[in-house]
Amino acid sequence: MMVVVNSRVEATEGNQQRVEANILLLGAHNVGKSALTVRFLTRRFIGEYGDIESVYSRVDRIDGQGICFNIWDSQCSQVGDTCCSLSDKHLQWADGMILVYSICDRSSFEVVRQQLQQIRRSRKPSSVPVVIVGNKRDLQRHRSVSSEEGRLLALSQQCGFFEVSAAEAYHGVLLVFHRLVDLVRETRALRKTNAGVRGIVRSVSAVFGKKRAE
Ligand SMILES: Nc1nc2c(ncn2[C@@H]2O[C@H](COP(=O)(O)OP(=O)(O)OP(=O)(O)O)[C@@H](O)[C@H]2O)c(=O)[nH]1
Repeated sequence: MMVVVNSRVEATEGNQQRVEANILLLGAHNVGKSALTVRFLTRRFIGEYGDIESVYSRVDRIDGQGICFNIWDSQCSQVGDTCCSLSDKHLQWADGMILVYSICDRSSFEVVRQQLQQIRRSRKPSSVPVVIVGNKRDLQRHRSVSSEEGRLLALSQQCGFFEVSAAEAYHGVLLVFHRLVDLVRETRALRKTNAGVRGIVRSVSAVFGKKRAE
């Protein structure tokens, strides 16, 4: 099912609000972005995936709340070791991002590093939650990126981190998406609090400003 969703509106479901979360998958070619997306959407691993860039939706219930995941499985426009550049469209759309590399492909890890820099340059450091995923964990004998390297990169950039195998298991993939939605919800709550505090500061300044002027 292909649905392009631009809205961030929180729809109501019965008398409860349903949260919309726009999740963008990024990373080099062939790292398993589509495999992770299809695993999450259907619980299945089908092996070969087409090259259609789409936004897919799935509704889950987490802690009693309906969450609509809108997932954009992006296509890297350049083949090779070069960084796949992010468009403004990607950045504006996303509430959270999953940066994927293959644990057997060091150049794909470098792409994640470069994409992180692009994200951090374009938006305030904490404004968009990111989870880094080392995929193809089943291919241990071909590993060229250690778990520690992945974890350290994530720690240094305040990102979540998981190593998974889209080919072998559903549960790890589910945890990735659920963790990212938790981070999206935390970020939104923080923004609301900050906006509230800014509003109070503005009101107080306005009152005192007036008094001083009288
Ligand atoms: N062994 C193994 N193979 C995987 C895994 N995930 C994906 N693959 C394989 O890796 C290849 C690429 O997977 P895709 O999901 O198409 O990768 P992609 O990142 O979407 O690739 P692009 O669309 O080119 O950007 C396919 O042959 C998949 O079957 C995994 O966890 N383990």
